Amino acid sequence: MHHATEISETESGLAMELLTAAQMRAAEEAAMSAGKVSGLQLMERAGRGSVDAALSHWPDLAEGPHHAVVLCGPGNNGGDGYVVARRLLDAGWRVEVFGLGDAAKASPDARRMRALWEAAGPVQDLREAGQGDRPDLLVDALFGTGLSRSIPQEAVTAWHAVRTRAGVTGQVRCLALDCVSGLDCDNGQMLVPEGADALSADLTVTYHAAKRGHFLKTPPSAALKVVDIGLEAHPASLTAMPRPGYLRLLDPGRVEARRWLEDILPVAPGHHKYDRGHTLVLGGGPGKGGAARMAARAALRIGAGLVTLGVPPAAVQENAARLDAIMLKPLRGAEGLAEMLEDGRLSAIVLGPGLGLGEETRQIVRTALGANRRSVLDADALSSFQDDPDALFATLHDQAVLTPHEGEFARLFPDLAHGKRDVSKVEAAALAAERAGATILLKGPDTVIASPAGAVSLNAALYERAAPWLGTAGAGDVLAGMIGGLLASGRIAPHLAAEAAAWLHVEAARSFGPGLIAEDLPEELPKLFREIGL
Ligand SMILES: NC(=O)C1=CN([C@@H]2O[C@H](COP(=O)(O)OP(=O)(O)OC[C@H]3O[C@@H](n4cnc5c(N)ncnc54)[C@H](O)[C@@H]3O)[C@@H](O)[C@H]2O)[C@@H](O)CC1
Ligand SMILES: [K+]
Repeated sequence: MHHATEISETESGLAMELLTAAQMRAAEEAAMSAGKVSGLQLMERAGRGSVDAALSHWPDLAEGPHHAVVLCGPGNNGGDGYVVARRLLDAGWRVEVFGLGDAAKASPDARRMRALWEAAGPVQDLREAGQGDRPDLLVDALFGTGLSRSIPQEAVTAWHAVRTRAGVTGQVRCLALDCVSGLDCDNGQMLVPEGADALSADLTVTYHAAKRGHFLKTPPSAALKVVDIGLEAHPASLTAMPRPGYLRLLDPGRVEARRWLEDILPVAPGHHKYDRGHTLVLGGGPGKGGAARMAARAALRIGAGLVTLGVPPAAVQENAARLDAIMLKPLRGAEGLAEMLEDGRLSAIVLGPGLGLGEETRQIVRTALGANRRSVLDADALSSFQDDPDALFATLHDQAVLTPHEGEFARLFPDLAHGKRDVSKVEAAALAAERAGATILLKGPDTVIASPAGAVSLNAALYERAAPWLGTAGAGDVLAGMIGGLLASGRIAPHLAAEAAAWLHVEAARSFGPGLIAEDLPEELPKLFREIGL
């Protein structure tokens, strides 16, 4: 499947804010009540923009008139559908329109658009949608941001019936207006009747700004385009903390990425290696050092001035044979760590990869946090506290970054874990960061980064940034090391370090391509930095 996102011109190259349905409504209402635009105009722009976006996405459909089926729902999303139907008819297409719900109950705008369509063609009963020959384009204008519960079975049945219509032509391209019907635009869940197959799309065209649900979980659409409908945009700066209550998508173009990373990466002209900081990575016993070595390598590659790997004495020999630029120190448990941290130049610590589960790890974590160092807690450093998360929260502070995957997150925050209804991944991470008093980076293709002060960002390896090969053993250890490397300089807030590392992690994977193993990630960074122009 081809995956692509395209952001409208005004927003290209900038970080975007991902809106909730309520924020989108507020943006519309603000423009309308200021008298800048009417609902009808917005709907016309949405429909027109959808047709333009679809024809530029599928140039073969722009070459001449084709055949479309448009399924229109009872709300304003259906209103957009009637505009699309009219515009395609004007372009010479054969257009069939099927309607759902009571037309009399629709909003005045949607009724008006329906009437304009009806001047040219009929609105047929949705139950008849399976009849007729196969169209080139199926337009899903059933439900948009107003969805409040599972979509009706008749909508699901009609959509599948059109897709499976018989005909000579091959593929039916599916275009979703604003979102695939059934998508909860706030949390990415698909709301369909039990047992029903969810709808999907080859392309979604959304209006003004992407919505949170477009980037959470596995998107039901292969591609996403955002079209401008003339509402006031608030481009989000990447170098500042995101506005509270908003979700920032980390999706800078190359130019913006350079400006952003110039402020964040420790390698800057005139900086001594000690200015770049010294990261300490703690490793496990004999035979358990691979994860920590990868983290250490990543910390060094991303720009820490010095990196030391601290391992139990029994593991020194094995690690010595595997390290060059990374320094090695024997370290006896929490006491040994406390002694080592008397050296104030050790500015950041990475704890967890391969460290082992249990009391010794808990003591090490407490010692590191007690010494007030910038710390990254991953893997075993998190899971060691599963029986008593509060003991961890009591020692955490705002210079710490926790990097749980969904499983580790569920152990520390069982009430916020995945699957609890109505708590989106964004809300879960934000609430967890507040509770822990530390930055939380909740991993996945939709990685959410939340600071205890309420800033939340999303790094999505979705659509054209999809990199499924990043799901490989050790990739998480590398990410922890990258964050630890960025934290060492002490120049940036932990939240910003976590964001930059998460973004670079995905970019490194995309740059390397399929076949990637975790060791490749740090080694890809120099090439990536060069490409970005750093
Ligand atoms: N408000 C505006 O000015 C604009 C709205 N736009 C479109 O309007 C959409 C939002 O419109 P609406 O708020 O009318 O909502 P929708 O069109 O998404 O549909 C919601 C309608 O269906 C009902 N409904 C909700 N869930 C249902 C269910 N499971 N089964 C049956 N009925 C259900 C609601 O009561 C409401 O009437 C956006 O997604 C976008 O497509 C665009 O035209 C841009 C301008
Ligand atoms: K839709």
